[in-house]
Amino acid sequence: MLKVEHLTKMFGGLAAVNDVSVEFGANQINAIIGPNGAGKSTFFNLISGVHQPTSGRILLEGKDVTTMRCDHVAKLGVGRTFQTTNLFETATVLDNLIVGYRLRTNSGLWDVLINSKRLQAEEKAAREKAREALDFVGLTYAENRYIADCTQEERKRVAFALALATQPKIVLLDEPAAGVNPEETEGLADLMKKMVKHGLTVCLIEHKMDMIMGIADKIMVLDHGEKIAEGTPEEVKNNPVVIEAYLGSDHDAAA
Ligand SMILES: Nc1ncnc2c1ncn2[C@@H]1O[C@H](COP(=O)(O)OP(=O)(O)OP(=O)(O)O)[C@@H](O)[C@H]1O
Repeated sequence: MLKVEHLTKMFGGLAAVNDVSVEFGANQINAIIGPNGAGKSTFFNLISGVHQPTSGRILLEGKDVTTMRCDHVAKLGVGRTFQTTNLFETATVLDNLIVGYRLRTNSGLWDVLINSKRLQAEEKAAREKAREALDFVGLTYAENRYIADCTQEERKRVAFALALATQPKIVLLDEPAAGVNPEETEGLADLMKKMVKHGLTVCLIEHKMDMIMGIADKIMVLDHGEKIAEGTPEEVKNNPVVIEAYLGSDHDAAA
């Protein structure tokens, strides 16, 4: 599904991602873990086209997307959660989603000025799709709630729903369970499993080891920009190099 070959990103003299090769299979939950500063976010930014790699290749279903801009990559099926802090606090859950879905419409200024049939049809479709996404993430009950009044978990679910707006094949989730309690974490894990059941491939960065070990099909471990291990949760858990990387850093692996 997603194949990365010898991917490197230099920031000045620092290799944030250093010669990483990995393959993530379709319809699976893939996790990226590693101590702070390991290069996880940079890796996501490279795959989603936010950053251009210094060298290496990124193949999405066999298609070379290495130098594509993020809007092109999104169109080809790479969705991504936005920081939940990017939500409009004084708008409702549904309106936040409608804005996200409206970005994918074709109407221009002229359509708005004359309130064209195309605009009306697209508005209706955006509303319907937003409601479908809300239903999918289990937030229908909160559609009229202001974001400012939402719990952290509800905000996470809104972010998930927004990531679905591009009709992705693979979704990149950056710390989807950060700041939520254990019970809510379980709910978000179930939602990721549901995404996979519906044909999506999930790739997440997460510090919560219990969650990762429980749901990931495959884990890649980064440290100082390099891939130091990959495998099933069981393989990774027992890998001495991984244990050393965590014990040797100030990162709390059990967080
Ligand atoms: N735009 C940038 N310019 C310069 N250096 C950067 C930039 N983005 C990241 N870095 C550096 O690259 C390294 C990897 O950072 P990155 O944010 O990818 O790590 P991370 O594993 O996501 O960390 P965390 O778990 O703390 O989010 C760090 O040393 C960071 O300071």
